[in-house]
Amino acid sequence: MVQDMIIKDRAEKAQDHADDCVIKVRGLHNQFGSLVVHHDLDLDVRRGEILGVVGGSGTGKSVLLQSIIGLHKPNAGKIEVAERDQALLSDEDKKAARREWGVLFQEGALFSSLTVAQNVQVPLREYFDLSPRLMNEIAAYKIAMVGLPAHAGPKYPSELSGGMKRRAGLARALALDPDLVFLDEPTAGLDPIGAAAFDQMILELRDTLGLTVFLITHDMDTLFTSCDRIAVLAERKVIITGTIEELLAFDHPWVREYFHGPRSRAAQKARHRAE
Ligand SMILES: Nc1ncnc2c1ncn2[C@@H]1O[C@H](COP(=O)(O)OP(=O)(O)OP(=O)(O)O)[C@@H](O)[C@H]1O
Repeated sequence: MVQDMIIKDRAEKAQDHADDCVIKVRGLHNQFGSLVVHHDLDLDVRRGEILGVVGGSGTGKSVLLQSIIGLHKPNAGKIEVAERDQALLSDEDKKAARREWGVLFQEGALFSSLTVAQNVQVPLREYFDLSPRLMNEIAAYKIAMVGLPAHAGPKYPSELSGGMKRRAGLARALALDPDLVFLDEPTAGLDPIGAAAFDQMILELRDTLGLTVFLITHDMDTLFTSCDRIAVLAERKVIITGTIEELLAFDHPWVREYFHGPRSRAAQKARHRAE
C-alpha cells in the first residue's frame, strides 16, 4: 500500500517535470580512435529529479558526464544545460555556467595538500573575492550541510574515512549553491551503512535544496532508494530511461540480467522492508 503510494507519487512527480529538462543531450557521438563509445545518444534530465545512470563497465557513463560538463569535447551532437547549447558558449559564459553545477568525482577527488575547509573554499576563490572570515563561515556551513562534524574542517583528506571524503567532496560540489549536481559513483567502496546514509543525505539535499542530480552508480540500493528515474547505457546509447518499475518490465538482455539478478532482488527486499 505504502509502496504503491510512493510509486504513484514518483510517477506523478516525474510527469509534472516531463517537459522541464535541465539537461538535453541529442545525437551525441563520442569516439576514441576506432572505439565508438556513444552513437546517436539522447538523454533528458528533468528538473528536480535524481537520475541514475547505469550500464556495464566501459559503456561510457563517465565520458557522458565529462561531455556534459565540458571536460570532453564530443565528436558530434548537441548538449544543452539549462537551455544553453554548451558548444556555443564563450569562455566567459562557460565559466558562468559552471557556477550552476557541482561535481563529485569518484572517491571525492579532494586536493590532498588542502584541508577539508580549504577544499570547499576552492570554488569560492575562483568566483568571489571574499574575506577570510566569510570564506570560513561558508565552508563551515557547507561542511555541516553534508553531515560532517565541525572538527572535520581543519583535517586533511588522508585523515578522513572513505565516507567522510565523499561528504567533503560533496560539500565542495555544493560550495557555489548549484542547481545541478553530478555524482560519479558516490557510494562505491563504502560499507553498506555508510552508503545508505549517503543515499539518504542525497535525497534530503535534493528535497531541501531543490537540486537536480545526475548520478552514475552501480549500487543497486542507491537505484532502488534514491533514483526517480534510471537511464541505461548499452549499445552505445541510452536504451531506456524510466522508473525502476519500468526497467523491471523492460525486455532487454542486459537490463534483465542486471535488474532481475540476485543483487537487485536483495535491494528490492530491502526497499520493501524500509517501506
Ligand atoms: N581519454 C580517453 N582516451 C581513450 N579512450 C577512452 C578515454 N576515455 C574513455 N575511454 C574509453 O571509453 C570507454 C568508456 O569509458 P568510461 O570511463 O566512460 O566507461 P564507464 O561506463 O564509466 O566505465 P566504468 O563503469 O568501468 O567506470 C572505455 O572503453 C574507455 O577505455
